Amino acid sequence: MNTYQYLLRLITYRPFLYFINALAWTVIYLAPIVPGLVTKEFFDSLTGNSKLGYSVWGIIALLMAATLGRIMLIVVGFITDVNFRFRMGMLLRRNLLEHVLKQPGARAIPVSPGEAISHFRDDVDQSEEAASWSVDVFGMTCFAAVSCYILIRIDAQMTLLVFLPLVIVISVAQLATARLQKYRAASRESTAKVTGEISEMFGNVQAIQVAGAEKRVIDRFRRLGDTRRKAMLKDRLMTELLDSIFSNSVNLGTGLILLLAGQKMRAGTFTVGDFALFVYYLTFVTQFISNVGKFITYFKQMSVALERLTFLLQGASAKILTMVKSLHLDKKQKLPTESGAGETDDIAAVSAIPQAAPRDNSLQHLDVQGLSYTYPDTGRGISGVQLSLTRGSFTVITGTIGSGKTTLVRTLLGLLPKDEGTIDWNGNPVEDAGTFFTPPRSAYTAQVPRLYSDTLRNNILLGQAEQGDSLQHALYAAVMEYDVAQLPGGLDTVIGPRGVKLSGGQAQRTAAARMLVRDAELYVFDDLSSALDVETEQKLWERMFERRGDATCLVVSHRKTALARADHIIVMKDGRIEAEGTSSDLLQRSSTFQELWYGDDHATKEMELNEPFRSK
Ligand SMILES: Nc1ncnc2c1ncn2[C@@H]1O[C@H](COP(=O)(O)OP(=O)(O)OP(=O)(O)O)[C@@H](O)[C@H]1O
Repeated sequence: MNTYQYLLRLITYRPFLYFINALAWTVIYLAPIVPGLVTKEFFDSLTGNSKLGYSVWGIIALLMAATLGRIMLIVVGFITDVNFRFRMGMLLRRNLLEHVLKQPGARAIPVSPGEAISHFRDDVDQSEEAASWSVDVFGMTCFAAVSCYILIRIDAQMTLLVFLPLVIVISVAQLATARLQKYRAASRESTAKVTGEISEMFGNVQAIQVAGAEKRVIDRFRRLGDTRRKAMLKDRLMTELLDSIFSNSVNLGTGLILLLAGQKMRAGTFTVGDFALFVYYLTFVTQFISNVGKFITYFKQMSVALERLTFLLQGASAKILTMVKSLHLDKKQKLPTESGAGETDDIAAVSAIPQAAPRDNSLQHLDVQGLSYTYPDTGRGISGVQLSLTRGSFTVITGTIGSGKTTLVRTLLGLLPKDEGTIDWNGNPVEDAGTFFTPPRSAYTAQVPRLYSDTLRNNILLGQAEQGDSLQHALYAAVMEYDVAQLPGGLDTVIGPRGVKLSGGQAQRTAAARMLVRDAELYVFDDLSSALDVETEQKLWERMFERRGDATCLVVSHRKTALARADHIIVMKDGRIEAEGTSSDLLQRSSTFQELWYGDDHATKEMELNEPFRSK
């Protein structure tokens, strides 16, 4: 989609609103024709050249009525413009957000969150600006045509001599906007980098302090700030320079009129009223030329915005941006929640996303064949992974650091888009893993739990309706009951970035409770216990085993507590399955597994090899 098509699609999103807006602004831009003619009449009546014969007071009343009429029109124009702009902006943001939310979770945005926010804010604003200005350009062109016709009829030579040099000066200045465009893109880019840096800095305060990297981080921030300052300065300087050329061109034109009108007035071919009309229209005609230039600039900036927004779509068609979808602006139309009641908070809104997961198709066996995914930027990932899970089994994926464990579970769950391979649920192929593997089919706890600034209860439920003791059971299974009792407000304590900070282990168990409160056929844990002490981890697995019934578990772990309970273990190395079997099998034949199991503890190796394996 090119910029013209983009602009057209935005305009035709609400054609009626656009038409009303264009009509309102065309009338607003045409309106000065009237006071111009009235002003001419006023001066002509003072010098006795008036052809209409209105009294001075009559003319003043006309002038005021015309001004009042224009003010009222401008109010209407702003209402239609704001309405049109906001609807366009909301459509773009809505479509972008929907696309981002539908992307495989682990690759939702190709930039940092700060940069993505700047795309959502600035690039959408830029697109709105250009579409909104197209209305002004049309209105102003109508004004220029009518006013030029009137002026040419009064004095064609004068019209040409005054306006032609002005058109040339302003058009040349306008050509310089190509440079402005370059400076604007650079300043946008540098602002996005600074915003991104701030968000990363705030998100990593602890890591920065622990590494003693404050000075380096500030130095880097200063360098980015410096680059932004230079880019912004160039942008500002160029903008002001062009603005001053445009605004001074009115004075230049008035001077030209004064020079030429003197002689003509002496000869009696040009009245004072004609002079007043020329000066009056001059401002508007000059504005027209510079505003056409402004529109061209906005249009060019719109193409940069389109490019940046398309980048955020990661290869999807840019048409997605302008697809006509409901905005849900009607206040009465509340989003349905699971409980059926209309809710307004964000988390409730999340639960309103349809959960396409009927209960009837309970998991009997899950089969994965030739699953592959390669990260485009590193060329690493997983390749040709094959695995089978049967109902009620407990499978552990283990392997060295960076061997592809997380990538495997994410690709299986559709959080990363598989390159190759098939996934069958009870023998039926899973087409879209991302939407298929959701509760109640499957629930997942990521390696790094994400908590929101909200109550512990809402963090666990995430909009799901509380049913009976489900929350208490999930808390108990996740070994959270002691922690909840310690929190000042219990389950209603606000946690997350703007609340009480939880320890790594507490955050992991909160994430586990979030998963367990959703009854699922398949539970997937990615290194759930990495921040837990052995005793808590032991309890967690015991309670999990008590609770899960015949639910199937797929667990990424290298901890003995989990490995010892596994029915089946998959050992990953360099993105492939290196070995698989039970722990006793693997201890005999897989050197990678032996290393993982024993670590450096060679003393215990002999002892454990000779001891029968502890039963579950
Ligand atoms: N977002 C990413 N972009 C590019 N490469 C990545 C990304 N995430 C992981 N990788 C690479 O893919 C490989 C597998 O990573 P993965 O996180 O799946 O390993 P892992 O076995 O889960 O590691 P760990 O035990 O540290 O959690 C690694 O070599 C890693 O460098």
